[in-house]
Amino acid sequence: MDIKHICCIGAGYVGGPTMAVIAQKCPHINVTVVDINEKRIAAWNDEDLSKLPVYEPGLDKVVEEARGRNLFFSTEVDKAIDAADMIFISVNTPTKTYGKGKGMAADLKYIELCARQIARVATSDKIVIEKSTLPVRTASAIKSILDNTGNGSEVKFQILSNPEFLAEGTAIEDLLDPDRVLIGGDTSTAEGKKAIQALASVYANWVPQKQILTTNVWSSELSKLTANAFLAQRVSSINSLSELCEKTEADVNEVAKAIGMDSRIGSKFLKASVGFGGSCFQKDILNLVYIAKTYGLNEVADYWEQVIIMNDHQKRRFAHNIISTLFNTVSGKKIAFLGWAFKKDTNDTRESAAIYVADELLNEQSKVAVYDPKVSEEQMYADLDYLNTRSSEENREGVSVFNNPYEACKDAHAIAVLTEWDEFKTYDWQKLYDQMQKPAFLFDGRGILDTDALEKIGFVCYKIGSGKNPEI
Ligand SMILES: NC(=O)c1ccc[n+]([C@@H]2O[C@H](COP(=O)([O-])OP(=O)(O)OC[C@H]3O[C@@H](n4cnc5c(N)ncnc54)[C@H](O)[C@@H]3O)[C@@H](O)[C@H]2O)c1
Ligand SMILES: O=c1ccn([C@@H]2O[C@H](COP(=O)(O)OP(=O)(O)O[C@H]3O[C@H](CO)[C@@H](O)[C@H](O)[C@H]3O)[C@@H](O)[C@H]2O)c(=O)[nH]1
Repeated sequence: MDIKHICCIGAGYVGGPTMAVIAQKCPHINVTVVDINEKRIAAWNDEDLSKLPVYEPGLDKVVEEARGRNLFFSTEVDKAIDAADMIFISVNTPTKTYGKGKGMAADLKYIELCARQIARVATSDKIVIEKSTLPVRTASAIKSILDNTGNGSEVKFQILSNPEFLAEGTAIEDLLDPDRVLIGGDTSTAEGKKAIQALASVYANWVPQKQILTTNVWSSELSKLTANAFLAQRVSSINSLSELCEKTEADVNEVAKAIGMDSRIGSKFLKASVGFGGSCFQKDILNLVYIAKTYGLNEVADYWEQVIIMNDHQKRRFAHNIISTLFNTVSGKKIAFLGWAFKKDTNDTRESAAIYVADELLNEQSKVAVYDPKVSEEQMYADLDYLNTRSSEENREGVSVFNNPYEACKDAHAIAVLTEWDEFKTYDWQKLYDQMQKPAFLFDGRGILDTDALEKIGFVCYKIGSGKNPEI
C-alpha cells in the first residue's frame, strides 16, 4: 500500500517532533499535524523557530527543513482526516480527575472524540494508529466506534498500535535512531498484515528492518506501559537506596556504578534524584495499577504502586531535609530553585519534582525564588495553581521567578538544584556564595555539582544519597 498522506491528530510533545521526523525522512509523503489548540498550531507555524511550542534540541532544524515542503500544521482537523491514508492519534491521555478510576485510570475522552470524528468524516479507507499511550485493549473500543458510528459510507478501518518511546530532551535523537519501533496490529487477517506492512514501510525509510518489531495489538499496547513501569521502577529502586546510603555512609553513586557494571543489571536509569517527573511515568504506572485491579490482580497492582509511593516519598523527603537542615524553619526564608523542568533540555514541567518540593516549602511559609533556562513564569504559576493547595494570589506571593540565576540566588538562605541543566555546573559559585545569607546551604537534588569544591568555598552541602551530608 502506497502511503501519500498522513494526518496526525495532536500537535504536542509527541505529535509535533514525531511527525517532523517522518516528514523529514519521507519527502514523498505529505504530513499534516492538526490540533484544536489554535495557539499551539500558530506557534508551530511561527517564522521564528525559537517560538516552537516544544523545546527539543535539534527540532528547529528538522522543522525548518520540512515545514511548508511536506510538513504542515493546521487547525482544519476534518479536512486533514479525510485527505489521509493513515491517521495517527497522538492526543493526551491524562490520569482521570473525576468519576470511576479517578486518580488512576487513563482519561480516554480525547481518544474517543478522535475516533468519533474520524468515523464521521472519513470517506475513504483509513489506517488508524494509536500513537498515544493507552490501556491494553483500547484498540477494541476504537474499532467498535469506528465500525459503528460511521457516516454511512462503506469505509474500512484498520487499527494499529504504534507506541512512542521517545524521551523528552533527546526526542530527535530517539526518533532518528530508535532502539526499536513497535507496531501492533491484527496479525490474523490479510488486511491487518497489510496495514502493519504499510506503517513498517514508512519507518523503513530510515529505521533498519531488524529494529522494526511487529506484534499483536494487545502486546504492543501493554509493552508501552510495561517499558515505562520498568524504567520508573529502576529510578525508585535507586532512590530508595539513596536514603539508606545517607544513613550508612555509603555513596549512592558508587553503589549505582558497582551494580551497573553487572551486565545483567546495566548502568542506565540508576541516577538517584529528587524523584522522577514527566507526563508519563506516574500516569502510566497508575494506569497499569488500575488495569491490574480491574482484573482482580491485587498483588500485581500493589507491586507496581510501590514505585509511585517511593517516588512521592523521595520528593517529600527532599523538601523536609531542606526544612530540618535550615534549623526547622523556612518561614520567610528565601530558597532559590535552580531548575523547574522535570529534566534537562526540555521546557516540559508536567509532574516535575520541583512543583511538589515548592508546594511543601510554601506550606512552611518559605519564599521560593526560581530560575529555569526554558520554563516561563506563567507555566510555573499554572503548575502550582493546578495543585489547588492555596489561592493563585498566595502562590504568586510565595514564588518569584527570575531570568537570571544570580538574581534568583541573591540573599537566599539555600539553593536547591531541582533540574540537571548543564549550565548550573558552569556558574561562578564563589559569586553565588558571596551574595547569600550564611550559613549558605546547598541541596543538590540531581547530584550534578562538585560538592567537595563547593564546601571549600564555604557552602554547607546536601547531596542525595551521600553519606557525607550535614548532621540534621
Ligand atoms: N510526552 C512524551 O514524552 C511522550 C512520549 C511517549 C508517549 N507519550 C504519549 O503520547 C500522548 C500525547 O502526549 P503529549 O505529551 O504529546 O501530549 P500533549 O498534551 O503535549 O499534546 C496533545 C495534544 O492533543 C491535542 N488534542 C486533544 N484532543 C484533540 C482533538 N480531539 N483534536 C485535535 N487535537 C486534540 C491537544 O490540544 C494537545 O495539543 C500521550 O498519550 C502520552 O502518554 C508521550
Ligand atoms: O536515572 C534516572 C533517569 C531518569 N530520572 C528521572 O526520570 C524522569 C523521566 O526521565 P526520562 O525517562 O528520561 O524522560 P521522559 O521524557 O519522561 O521519557 C519516559 O517517558 C516517555 C513517555 O512515555 C517514554 O517514551 C520514554 O521512553 C521514557 O524514558 C525525569 O524526571 C528524570 O530526571 C532519574 O531521576 N534518574
